[in-house]
Amino acid sequence: MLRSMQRGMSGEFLMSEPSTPPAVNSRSSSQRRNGDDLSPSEFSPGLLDLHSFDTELLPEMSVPGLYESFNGSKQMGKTRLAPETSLSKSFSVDKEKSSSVAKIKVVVRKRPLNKKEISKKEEDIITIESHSNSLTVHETKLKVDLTEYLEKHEFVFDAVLDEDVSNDEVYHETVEPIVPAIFQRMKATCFAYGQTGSGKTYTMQPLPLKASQDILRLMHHAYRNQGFQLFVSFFEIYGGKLFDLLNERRKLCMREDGKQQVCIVGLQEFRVSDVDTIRELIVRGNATRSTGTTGANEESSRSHAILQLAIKRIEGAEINKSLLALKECIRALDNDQVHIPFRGSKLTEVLRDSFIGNSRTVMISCISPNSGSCEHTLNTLRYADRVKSLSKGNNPKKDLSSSTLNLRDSTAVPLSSALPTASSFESSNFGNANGTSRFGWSKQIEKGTSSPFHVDHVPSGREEMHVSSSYSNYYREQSRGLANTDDDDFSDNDYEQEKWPRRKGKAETFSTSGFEEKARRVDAQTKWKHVPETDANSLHSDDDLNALLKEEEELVIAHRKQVEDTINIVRELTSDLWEAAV
Ligand SMILES: Nc1ncnc2c1ncn2[C@@H]1O[C@H](COP(=O)(O)OP(=O)(O)OP(=O)(O)O)[C@@H](O)[C@H]1O
Repeated sequence: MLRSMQRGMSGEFLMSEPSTPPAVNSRSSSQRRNGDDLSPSEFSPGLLDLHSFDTELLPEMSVPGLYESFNGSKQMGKTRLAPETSLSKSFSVDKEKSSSVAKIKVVVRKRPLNKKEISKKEEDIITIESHSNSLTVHETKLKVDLTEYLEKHEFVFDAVLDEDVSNDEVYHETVEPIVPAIFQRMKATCFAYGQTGSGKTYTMQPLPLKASQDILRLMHHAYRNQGFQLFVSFFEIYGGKLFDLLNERRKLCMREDGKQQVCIVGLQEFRVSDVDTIRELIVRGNATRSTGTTGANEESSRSHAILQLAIKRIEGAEINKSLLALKECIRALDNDQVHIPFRGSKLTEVLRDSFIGNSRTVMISCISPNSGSCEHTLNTLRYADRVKSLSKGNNPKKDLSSSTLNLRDSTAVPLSSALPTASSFESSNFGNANGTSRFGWSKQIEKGTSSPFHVDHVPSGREEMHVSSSYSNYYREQSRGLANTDDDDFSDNDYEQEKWPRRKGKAETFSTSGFEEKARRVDAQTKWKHVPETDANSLHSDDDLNALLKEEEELVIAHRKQVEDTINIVRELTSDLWEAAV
């Protein structure tokens, strides 16, 4: 809804300050997309949205099925004085814990009678039993003979907070448990709902700062050295238009991309690393908010302000970009091109002097020997192999076929059909004795043997065999969902495009090159089997290599989109619940 998640690996909190929003029950998805009425379904991944809606505009409505869905919630029955999740627990939170937090948790907060109400001798009609998660509304009714009687309405929620509950306790009960979720690339949403003057602002205002504190603490401790950065943006929806509260109320445009991701064009984001800065930004943004007055609340907020806290994996993205840029530079240098794209990344800019002139460069790829590092090792070796095959010394054309074929050799062929026969092993020239092709693939393909098998061109027959069997094991593990796909290594980032198809679970999961991926997109393993040899041979030109590199970059982008899509599906499910609720 609020922002495109082109940022891929990021998690976000959206903090929305209270407003007097349009009627909830009249919303349609198209209206929401137009911007002034927002639902959790439209949030991008990793997001906490603290909204509020006035119920004055709502008719009485029942929400069949909604309450039942909470009965199974793990939060159910929990009292406010014993919050299940504390930040200390959150520090050790992992993906499972994040996902174990209830999908939707409903908390009710009662405010005390205000002076005006007391002076009018209004009665407090809400009773909450201490340590319970239920409340009773005592409604005064009139009999036909005009005598008064009380009708009791009892409600049970995930938590019920009485008037003496502090804002800190509200935070512990509501937002704190979902803070860690954004580090798992999830979105977290919290919104307040109630009539004007019921305490939405009072409840919501402290939450962003408290959440920021916890996010920063998690970033600096549990998730330190993982490249997370926190960004703040703050905008307001007023009269159906968007305004940047941190950029002189500059008008913003909301756009929807082809994937129904809503982007806010021009919204300023501030990278922050301490709570004081965030506080200043919130104060600054609040000062520029639109406010008004209602009968019930003299300081009523008349707009819908959204504070967004986004965490991103900056380093990973940067490293990924750097490695691609480095490869481009090496290729350009080796081809004696006039233009060397040093400006592609900071890394290549810094290394510029080492590359230009009469220079020699050595790249050392370090690998771990342990089986647990197998995937990382393979990724590192693949990267090294790409760089090596791009650097062909004085005779670029000579070895190009091998590099081209190397790209092909870790192909996406169904395992069953890809397994080479004994004869194909023999004929594949693994030992590379005759030097026709450094790694023998040329011969294998020329012979028309089925298969590119899953070997990552490690120049030794024994190692090739070993690696290929590792690959087979990996494949089996992957099929069983056992393979570790966490990315905590830059080489991984560089090869996310390779992991992406693997997650699809088929043999194509072994695809490593853009060339192969293209075949995959055209689909069909059968087609892949027929990837013509001429294609491989035609890659001998620089243009083709350029195209290959370009495709790799596109794959990185495509992978990110894929991750986002998955998250969006989860979000859509949440949306269904939300739609059911309203
Ligand atoms: N739990 C509470 N304890 C003490 N005072 C409260 C509490 N909740 C609200 N108030 C007070 O009630 C008044 C109205 O609250 P608030 O402005 O938060 O309402 P609102 O729902 O945001 O209203 P609007 O929709 O009109 O903006 C404020 O003066 C606030 O300080």
